[in-house]
Amino acid sequence: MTGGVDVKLCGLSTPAQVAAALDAGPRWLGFVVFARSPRHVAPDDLAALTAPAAGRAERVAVLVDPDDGLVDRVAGAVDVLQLHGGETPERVAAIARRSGRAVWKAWAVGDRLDVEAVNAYAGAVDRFLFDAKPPKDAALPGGNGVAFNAALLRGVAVARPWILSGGLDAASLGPAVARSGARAVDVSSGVEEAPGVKSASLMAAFVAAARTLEPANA
Ligand SMILES: O=C(O)c1ccccc1N[C@@H]1O[C@H](COP(=O)(O)O)[C@@H](O)[C@H]1O
Repeated sequence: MTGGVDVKLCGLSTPAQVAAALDAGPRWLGFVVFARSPRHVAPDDLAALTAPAAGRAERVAVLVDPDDGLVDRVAGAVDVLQLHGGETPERVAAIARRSGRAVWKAWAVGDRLDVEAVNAYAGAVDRFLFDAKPPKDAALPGGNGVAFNAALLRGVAVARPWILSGGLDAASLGPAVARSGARAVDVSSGVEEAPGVKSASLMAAFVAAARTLEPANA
């Protein structure tokens, strides 16, 4: 817990970025294992990269429609698998059983019905992550720095704890949390100098801003 609102700093890809992120003090660190991403971490490098976080932050691997081989290569290096592709509820459940890890399902929100639809996954996941729909020409399903109307989350009966994501930064965080009722947030682009280049000062400012927020009542 970072204070009022839990934080995941996502898209860390070098030891220096991990050290700076740990200094900022988030609850979760995220590592993207997706070759098209500028934040991509090769599966074979993941264990060494995540090792300094053990006991200091929970480690989350962000995967997009992973096959069983990739799940097997990644699971031992992290605490959580965040599934950010088009995985069905059945596939999510199979990944949870196979990996023995906590599993989160990322879900793109365009309207309130999208939010309610996520409950089809409730039996298979520990947590949801709500993100914006990617732009039509986007190369990535997430990490695009695009926000959505966070008020769509307010008051919807979501069957698992959830995280607000998409286009956040230290300035937009407070209003987005107030509109949505979020108790946890996730950021990548908003703490970068350029795609994949994390800023120690922006990460610290984001976590510090989250600490000042009161837990919201969704
Ligand atoms: O960050 C990426 O490159 C990425 C690639 C593939 C799937 C998901 C990805 N990122 C996730 O999207 C959120 C939101 O990012 P942003 O703050 O809008 O840039 C990010 O935290 C990751 O969970």
